[in-house]
Amino acid sequence: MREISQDELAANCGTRFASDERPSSEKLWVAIDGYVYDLTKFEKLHPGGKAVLRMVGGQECTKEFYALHNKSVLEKYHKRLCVGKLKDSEQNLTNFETSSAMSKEEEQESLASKVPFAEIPLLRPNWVRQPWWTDSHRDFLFDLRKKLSGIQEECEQIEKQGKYVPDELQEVLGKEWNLLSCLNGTSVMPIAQKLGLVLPGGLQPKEFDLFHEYIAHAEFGRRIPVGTRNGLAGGMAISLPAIAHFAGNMPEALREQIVADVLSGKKKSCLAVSEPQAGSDVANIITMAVKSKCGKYYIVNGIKKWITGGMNADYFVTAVRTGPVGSGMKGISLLLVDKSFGGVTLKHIKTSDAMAAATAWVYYDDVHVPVEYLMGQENKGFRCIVANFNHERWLICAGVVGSLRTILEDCFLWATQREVFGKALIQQPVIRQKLARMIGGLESLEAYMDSITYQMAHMDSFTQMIELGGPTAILKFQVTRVMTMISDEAVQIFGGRALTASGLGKNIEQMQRTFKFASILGGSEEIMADLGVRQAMAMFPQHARL
Ligand code: HEM
Repeated sequence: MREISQDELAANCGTRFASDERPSSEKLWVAIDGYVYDLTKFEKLHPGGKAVLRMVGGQECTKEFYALHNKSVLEKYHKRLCVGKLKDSEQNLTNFETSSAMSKEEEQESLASKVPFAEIPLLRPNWVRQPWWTDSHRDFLFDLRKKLSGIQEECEQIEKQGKYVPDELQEVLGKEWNLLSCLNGTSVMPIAQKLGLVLPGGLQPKEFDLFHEYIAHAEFGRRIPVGTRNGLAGGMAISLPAIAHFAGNMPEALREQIVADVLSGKKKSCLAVSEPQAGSDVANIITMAVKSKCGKYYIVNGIKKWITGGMNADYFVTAVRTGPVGSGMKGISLLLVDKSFGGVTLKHIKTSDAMAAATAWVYYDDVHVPVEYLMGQENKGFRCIVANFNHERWLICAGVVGSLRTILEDCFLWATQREVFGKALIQQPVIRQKLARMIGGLESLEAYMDSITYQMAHMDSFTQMIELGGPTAILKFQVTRVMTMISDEAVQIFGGRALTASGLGKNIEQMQRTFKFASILGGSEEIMADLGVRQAMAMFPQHARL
């Protein structure tokens, strides 16, 4: 790359405040981060206008640039606009090399954030590795991060433009990357192994553990906006593990085909439990399933509401009442409803995240479901729902914890580069207090996540149901409480930019607009707190005294 002297830079200062009819020989160059950019043609296209660029023509303007843009802007335009390196610059050169020219270690290094607390302990250079992490988790994480950064912009556009997730993107995540397998977790891995899939980082499905799954949800939460995330994987990740695990009444080949079709992104599945009058109160659902006279079908009638991914789904894991009215949790069964059975109608629900989440009303009118599509045993579906809920709540937490790392990273960067009243924001004690609350909250969530994940990974499923329902509910309660605090603090740090859907504050804007989803979906915050304490009460030693 050509070296450009300070004098040559200064000579290409454009004509400040001149009219559009400047002679074409005049160049408008600026230096940012040690590189020189030719903005002569770009000034007409610059979203911030020409005047600001002309004011810094011929000058080093790194500080001015980062007060108004984030580094992804430079990453995007570097190749197009860069004309050389500034000689004797004091700036550290950002590495804009393409990943194909780097070694594996260099590439991983370039993908890891250096901002304090922006990464999990596994990626902190001088931290001792905790015993559950291995190199395979690291390779998995970086490969996934690289893949997701390749579709991040597309996902942001989908979210902004109010579209459903296109089938092609679903198939990229499924067929090309096998990421849908990772988001569905350990229960689909035996089928993924049979299909010969290889997971990100070259991982074999049989080597995949819950900590890989944790990384998958956290990285997804870090990169992909929440509505698109829910549309791509939200409905599926909470329904497909249940299909893989509980749909044992149907022929094995059929169950495996259904799972394989969803893993490849060809078909989609969702979980249909909540109803207009019974949101978190699952024991009181009223969608009815009655056996047909011939005994071959359940005939389903009822309505489901807030079904994530429902608009695009082919399969609906549906909670139904098979016991008498008023039978509570003892009269509930789970059915796998294939839309092609007929009688299923969908209507879109406009939510405050995005159209991309494809949230639906689902109407069942005399849907004939073959009896082999019963998941688990008749009237014992509540157990399956509870077991599935623990996984659902845990994965919601993993996604939130990942997204909070991005928020903390943005806040730290912004507080350091933003100058007001003559000094950087971070020089103000009040801002450092906010960062301390955010860091403390997030680090303790990470430790809680690790603890529950470790137990889930090593306990048998029956013990998990007894032991972990309460702690997982409290985890979700705590995650969404900390999220509420972090969203609030981040908005105060970013000011007006936190209310602006594009530019430097776009991640904060998205968080403050959508953070309530995690507090409601999968069981509301109050229900989580209550469940956690009630479960602890159930285990309370009878004669314990203070
Ligand atoms: C390589 C050089 C530059 C490129 C590629 C560039 C690109 C952009 C882009 C894409 C935006 C839209 C907002 C965003 O996505 O963040 C923007 C906004 C803006 N830019 Fe630049 N820019 C450059 C240099 C500069 C410089 C040197 C200044 C002034 C010192 C400047 C001032 C602004 C302003 C005032 C806005 C509007 C900010 C807002 O909406 O809050 N830009 N620029």
